[in-house]
Amino acid sequence: MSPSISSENSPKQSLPALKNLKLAMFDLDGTLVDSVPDLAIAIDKMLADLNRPVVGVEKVRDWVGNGGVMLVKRALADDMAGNCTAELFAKAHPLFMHYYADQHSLTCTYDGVLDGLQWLQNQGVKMAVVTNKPYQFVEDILKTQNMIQYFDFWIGGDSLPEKKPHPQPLLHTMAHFNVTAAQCIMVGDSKNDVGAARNAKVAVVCLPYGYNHGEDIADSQPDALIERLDLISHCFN
Ligand SMILES: O=C(O)COP(=O)(O)O
Ligand SMILES: [Mg+2]
Repeated sequence: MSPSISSENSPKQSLPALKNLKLAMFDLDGTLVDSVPDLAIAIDKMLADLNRPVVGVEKVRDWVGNGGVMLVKRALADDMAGNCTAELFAKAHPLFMHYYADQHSLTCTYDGVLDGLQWLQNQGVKMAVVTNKPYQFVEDILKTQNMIQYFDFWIGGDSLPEKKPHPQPLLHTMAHFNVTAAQCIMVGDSKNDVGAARNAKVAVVCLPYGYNHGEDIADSQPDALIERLDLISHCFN
């Protein structure tokens, strides 16, 4: 079970001083890359195969964030709760995974991302991707978006028993790099990132342009909010 997310009530915490920052953990979908057009195509192909109504990109945008399994369930139910029969899910999920595996061509990197990653690398900060996206898709996207050279490590939503907002993926990544929470930041676009960071006691920086289930990420009170990743240096003045 996921721990409760109390981001709204949690006190903000200071970001580490730049000299103490060892690791930046990045969300992928909605933070580094705009992947929803491709996810929506794969979801709609899956639905069409099952003779169910297609849902389109705007609904998928609101449903992304809790991993591929939840996205498929939400699409089948056509709502955020995602209640569907195990039998229908068992037919649908392999179809989604099959179609999405070949559907990364519309995915693009948000403005400012590569410059922000380069700036952090220049500061000697290690970087990792901590996404709820299925692990098998992560490497290809990092490669095709020309950002794989910035990352020493990545983890998917199905890599561990728990996914964000549970702290486990962050704690696992921090253990890999042998760093403490005070030496890290999480950078994300959704309340799942804020929740995971709070639960791991890591400071969190958010970008407002991604996917947050249709809600304003400012409502989750991240420790810093920047319009584009190339403004990340402003968080450390
Ligand atoms: O695939 C998802 O559900 C979201 O992935 P993210 O954690 O990179 O936003
Ligand atoms: Mg995201």
